[in-house]
Amino acid sequence: MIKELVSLAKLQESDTVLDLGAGTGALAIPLAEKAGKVIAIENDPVSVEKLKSRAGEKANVIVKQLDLLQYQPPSSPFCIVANIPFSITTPIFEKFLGHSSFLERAVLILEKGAAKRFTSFPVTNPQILAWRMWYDIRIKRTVMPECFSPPPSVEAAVVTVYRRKNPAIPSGHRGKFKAFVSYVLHDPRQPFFEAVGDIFTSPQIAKLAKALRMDRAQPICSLNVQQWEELYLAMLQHAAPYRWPKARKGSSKSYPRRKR
Ligand SMILES: C[S@@+](CC[C@H](N)C(=O)[O-])C[C@H]1O[C@@H](n2cnc3c(N)ncnc32)[C@H](O)[C@@H]1O
Repeated sequence: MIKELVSLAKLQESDTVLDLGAGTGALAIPLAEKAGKVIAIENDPVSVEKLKSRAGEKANVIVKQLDLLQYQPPSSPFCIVANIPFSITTPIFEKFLGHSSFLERAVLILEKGAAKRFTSFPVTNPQILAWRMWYDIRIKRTVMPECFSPPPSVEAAVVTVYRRKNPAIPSGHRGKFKAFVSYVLHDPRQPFFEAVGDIFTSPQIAKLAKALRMDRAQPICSLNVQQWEELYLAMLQHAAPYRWPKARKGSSKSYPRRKR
């Protein structure tokens, strides 16, 4: 499986690769054979000692003993190949995919349930939708618990993440886009015309439904990535700015909706 992960990452000598939760180096060491630089992050001091001694003279392995959620990612393009700690899967995705980052691609082992939630359609979760606007996330295959030692209690999956080549929305708009989808997707089964009713006028909604090749009564969550791009860009171009949903601090807070 380690060979498979390394090969899926298609690493070259010019690549910097992060191993998040590197343990004693089961992945970090083989990664160092392919990539120019491996940054192995692990917070357990006992594992870090073993990892450092395995890395030995390998000058291209940099071991960092810290909480990976506190790590400041590189400010130039990088990859991730990792068997991540399942308990912090969502915070890891938010840290590396949710903000404007230099992540180019990733090959990850995830808990299978999370892998399914992150890749399924329709997308009803604004946070996952925001990741998928800039990254193509796919399940490669399921990994049975027996493949690990010790075996985890749940099935896992190999997942690939590729930065989308030409996203229509500039990366700097992530915050504004997240505010927009959090507002519009607050009830994912709501008909399109109602979900966007506070942002666009009725004639604009009729035009938009035609441009997006959809029925105005279709649930808002049935939009695909391209339709979300078109809808967001239409808001910037045609909707009055006072109608744009505003970014709020603390993503758990619900977005107040206008009275109808
Ligand atoms: C699933 S194991 C993977 C170990 C190794 N990469 C492998 O494939 O054998 C996850 C590792 O993440 C480490 N870990 C858990 N939470 C962490 C955190 N917040 N920051 C850094 N490492 C963490 C654990 O100590 C453990 O070594």
